[in-house]
Amino acid sequence: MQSTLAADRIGRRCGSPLRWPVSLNLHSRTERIPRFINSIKCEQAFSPQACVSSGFSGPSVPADSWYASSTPIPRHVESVKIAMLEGKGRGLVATHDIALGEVVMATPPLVLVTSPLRQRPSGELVVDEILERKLYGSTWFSVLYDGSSRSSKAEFQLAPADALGNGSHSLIPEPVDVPRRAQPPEPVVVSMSAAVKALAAASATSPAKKKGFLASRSSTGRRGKGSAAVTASKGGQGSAIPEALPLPDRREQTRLAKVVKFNCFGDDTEDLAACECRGEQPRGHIGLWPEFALFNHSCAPNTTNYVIGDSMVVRACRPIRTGEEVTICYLGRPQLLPFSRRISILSDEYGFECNCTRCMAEQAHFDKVADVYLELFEDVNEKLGPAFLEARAAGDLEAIGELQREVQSWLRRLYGLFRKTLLAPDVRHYVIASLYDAYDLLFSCAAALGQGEDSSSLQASLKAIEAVSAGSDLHVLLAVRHLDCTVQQHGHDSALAGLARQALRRAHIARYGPVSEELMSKLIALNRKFHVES
Ligand SMILES: C[S@@+](CC[C@H](N)C(=O)[O-])C[C@H]1O[C@@H](n2cnc3c(N)ncnc32)[C@H](O)[C@@H]1O
Repeated sequence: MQSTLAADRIGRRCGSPLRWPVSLNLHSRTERIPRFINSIKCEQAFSPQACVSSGFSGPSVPADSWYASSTPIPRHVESVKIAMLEGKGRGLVATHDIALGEVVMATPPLVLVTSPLRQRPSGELVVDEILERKLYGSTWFSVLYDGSSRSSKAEFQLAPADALGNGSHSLIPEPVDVPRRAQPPEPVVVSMSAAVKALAAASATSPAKKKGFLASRSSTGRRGKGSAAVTASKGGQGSAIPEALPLPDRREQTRLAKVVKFNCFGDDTEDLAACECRGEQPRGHIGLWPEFALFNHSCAPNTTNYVIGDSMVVRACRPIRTGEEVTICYLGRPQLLPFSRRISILSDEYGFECNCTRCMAEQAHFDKVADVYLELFEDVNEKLGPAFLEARAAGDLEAIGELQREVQSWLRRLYGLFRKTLLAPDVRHYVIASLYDAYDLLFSCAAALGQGEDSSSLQASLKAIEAVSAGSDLHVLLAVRHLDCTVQQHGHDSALAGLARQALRRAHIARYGPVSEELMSKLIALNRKFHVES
């Protein structure tokens, strides 16, 4: 899942360092990230009031309180229900019309491993915690996807929030004949430094023949000295360890590893502005949020997601109709690669052929832009990008100027093709998003040369990112830079600055929900501080 699922892809979504300047990150992804759309309609997106009142029939989910000091995040799953979807197994569809920025899901983790900022813990630590805490006793492990088509056919429903109270999650299997405990253990949170110490201590004393995720465990399945410091979740719940539950056999262990591979989500950071508002230290993390794991993927999803507190929060990044599938993106930073690369990653890591709206559109129109599309991508990645790094390290401004002109010339050719082939605006946005590396390189060249922002490239990339990844951290920071650049070039009261302000509000509503004016200003200022000024 968004930077979820396949252990290695986990967390690539948002904070993965870019090859050149690091001027930008992609939304995390989180990564995981599902979606296919067009730009969000201004009128719908613009008014927080409209967001709140349009079609939200579920319990009212307040926006501001979630960004107040360490407020617990209430579980919310009523906006979606499980459906069987052709070629995808189970998925989640909207139970009512959902407005931009509205919470689609907020769900606590079954297990969460945290780490210092900019580090993403390994998926193995999740497996280890599941074994240590005997979380494999949870019903979730009998219904989550494990790579087999059989596992994606288990039918169940999400239990309504009011049936469980805050901080819990559960499911109602149908039929109710699952031979495991119906209630999962409480979520656990463990800090990576403690978990890594425990792994190191245990592997130093473990018999060499033990392999795989049991390698760090003693023969009783319990860790010895140096055991990870599992803490109660922020909701204040401890974690019960059912002592009677036997360790899983080898076949069950293999299945458990697969469930973690396909269903975990990780990232190297939480949302910096949200953490600041909540008075929390941002962390790297990896975890299993079982209800969140039911979202399918799209390369242009209709939601964005990230961790607040310990909960996974999913918000609509464009309006979603009743019955429409709700998606996230599994890819992280690779979401901004050409369709052929995305398709191959998803096939290798998740075992499915992506046929989302964006992949279909890029493929259908590929012949119109093929001359430039892949050539530009390869040139940027194999030649121009590395040359930029070398020139910057050598302080060779002349070489950087040459590279800048070369990228600009490529982009002129691309726009020429757009005009000649009358490519529809949504397809242009998809193509530009898939060539984001070229824009990033252009921004880096300008920064290295001490030039101001290139407003037309900034605007083109902002629109493209809004089309494929609205509400991502990249969307938010491009919107901040675009407004600042527009104000500088056209003045604070210009019409263009007004439009840039609307775009900035849309980005923040998609990410944080329909918050008050006061909180919106605070979040914008924090995002400017964390992502632009620094
Ligand atoms: C985390 S699970 C998502 C929920 C899953 N469909 C289920 O039934 O539990 C990830 C798996 O769902 C399937 N999947 C997700 N997105 C898909 C898509 N866009 N097309 C086809 N299969 C998809 C793939 O098998 C993938 O490995």
